[in-house]
Amino acid sequence: MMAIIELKNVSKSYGTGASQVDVLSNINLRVEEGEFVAIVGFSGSGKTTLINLLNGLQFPDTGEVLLHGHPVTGPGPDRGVIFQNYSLLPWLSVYHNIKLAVDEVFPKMSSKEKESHIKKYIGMVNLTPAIDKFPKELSGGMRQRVSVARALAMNPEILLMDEPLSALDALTRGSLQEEIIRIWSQDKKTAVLITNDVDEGILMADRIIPLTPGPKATLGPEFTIDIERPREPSAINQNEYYKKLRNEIIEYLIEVGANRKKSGDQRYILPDLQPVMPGRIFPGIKRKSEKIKYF
Ligand SMILES: Nc1ncnc2c1ncn2[C@@H]1O[C@H](COP(=O)(O)OP(=O)(O)OP(=O)(O)O)[C@@H](O)[C@H]1O
Repeated sequence: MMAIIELKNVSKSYGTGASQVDVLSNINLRVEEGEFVAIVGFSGSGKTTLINLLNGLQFPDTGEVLLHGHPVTGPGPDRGVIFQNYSLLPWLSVYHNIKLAVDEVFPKMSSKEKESHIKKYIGMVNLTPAIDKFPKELSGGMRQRVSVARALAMNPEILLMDEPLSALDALTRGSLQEEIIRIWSQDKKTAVLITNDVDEGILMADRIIPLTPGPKATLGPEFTIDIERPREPSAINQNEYYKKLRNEIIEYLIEVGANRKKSGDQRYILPDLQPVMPGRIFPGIKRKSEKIKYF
């Protein structure tokens, strides 16, 4: 079977000469249609670079990024991206923020159809009561819901998520994780989630693949998440298989982190690892610069 996404020996560096940073090296990845893959990595290891390569905002120096067997040449409506920042236009309501993206992807849809399409996705993320509100009137979690609804309303075949929930509090994060999973399984999408949270990966994904610390970050061994869906966070916590899997992943991350630390490259100081609940592999919030991108 042909993979929907395939990365073959992908490497990516920034800069030249003495200031060259080799961010990703020899990345190989196959994602099948309908799969949910989580990539768990350290801060600064190249996670966003990897998502940008999939989205077509950046291109590999060596190797290939293929979609349905064809090289990615740029962003497209077949890939919806959910960013960590909410990228909403402050002067537009929830409805109109989503409409703007829908207008771009479905120019031929009738106004009536468009309205019900937009309302359907607003309903899916439980924002119907806030439909006419402006971003400044919404909490961080609600804003992120708008950006989830916007990505989904564009009906992309592939959902690319770059730490979409890491700036949210635990409760909001939990409910959005559930919503994303519900919609992913309902609409049969393919999903790639970049996260720093091992538990989030185990709850949501079919496979977890670690990205080793940079420079020259590469993908580590994959971990298959053989836990039946729907997955209940509280039930998973009691599950022995889950505990074992979680320990294995965290131990792997600690090991690659420690090895990198020994190499003494001070430019890449690693975060503190916390092999205790919750399974995030580094604390802290980082907001990327505000910019509007739909796909
Ligand atoms: N345009 C660029 N020019 C030069 N260096 C860059 C550029 N973009 C990223 N880098 C560097 O490449 C490395 C990886 O960056 P990237 O944003 O992909 O990592 P990340 O894992 O997403 O980081 P974070 O977890 O902090 O969001 C970092 O060292 C960063 O400073």
